[in-house]
Amino acid sequence: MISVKNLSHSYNKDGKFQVKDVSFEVKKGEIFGFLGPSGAGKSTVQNILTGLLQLQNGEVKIADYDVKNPSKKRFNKIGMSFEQSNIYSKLTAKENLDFYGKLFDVSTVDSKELLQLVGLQGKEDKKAGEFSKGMKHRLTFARSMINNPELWFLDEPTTGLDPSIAADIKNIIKEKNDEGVTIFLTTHNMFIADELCDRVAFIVDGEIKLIDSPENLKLQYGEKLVEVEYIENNETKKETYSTVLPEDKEALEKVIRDHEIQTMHTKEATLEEIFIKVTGRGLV
Ligand SMILES: Nc1ncnc2c1ncn2[C@@H]1O[C@H](COP(=O)(O)OP(=O)(O)OP(=O)(O)O)[C@@H](O)[C@H]1O
Repeated sequence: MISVKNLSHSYNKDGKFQVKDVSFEVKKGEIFGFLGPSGAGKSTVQNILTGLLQLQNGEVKIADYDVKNPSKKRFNKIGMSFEQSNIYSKLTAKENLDFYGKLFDVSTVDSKELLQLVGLQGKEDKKAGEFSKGMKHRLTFARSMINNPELWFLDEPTTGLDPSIAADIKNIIKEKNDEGVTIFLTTHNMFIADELCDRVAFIVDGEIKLIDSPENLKLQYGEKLVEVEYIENNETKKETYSTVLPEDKEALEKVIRDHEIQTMHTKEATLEEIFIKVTGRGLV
């Protein structure tokens, strides 16, 4: 659904590249996470993919269209929900969606239905300019679904939303993906990425450092640890042991043999810990 080969970009065309020789593919029906800290180059790549920024070097194919030969029809297949997306302040929520819907050559989803889906029912006739940041975010998210996109670009889809709305948005993303929609998700939120993505790319300083599924990454990079709570001298003690290191395995066996065990859990490395391990960088 997306094919990117040797993509590079220099904003000032001064020999300094903000995106450096990036290559990756996104399969149909996949949720692909593009993860990296601020300034890593996520938006630059996303903007080239969606046609907001002109391609300088490399090959990019989106939903069977070559980005070098843009066709208006391509937009019928694509949905975009970006933080900086403009919505019209003087139009109501419904008018915003109806206006946007008219830009497509394909049949569109009823605006009221979309507003209900994102929890904006009852707000149809309120001016978007009077919306809170979270409400504007939901309106942009709803708008990005209006053409039933095959390929959906989502930029930080749950950032700044209260937890229950964020959970609703996550469910909508999962449902759309179950219906076959391919999703390119840009974020620096590892929990969202872990929960939603089939595969993730780690991007730092304009370079992709690694692409894999969260499961494989945890298997490959995650330390296998067991956390044990046990009673010693009438006190509860807590220790963490590696299940790989021989001395830890021995110590764990001894604790189990000699003490009353209260709790015992395996501990998995988080995607964030793996990101730091692989790239040597945090996500902020
Ligand atoms: N219009 C521009 N002109 C010059 N440099 C730019 C421009 N836009 C971005 N950059 C630089 O390109 C690099 C990558 O920026 P980009 O916005 O793609 O990062 P990002 O990973 O999306 O960050 P964030 O998570 O903060 O949005 C940064 O060093 C940034 O300063």
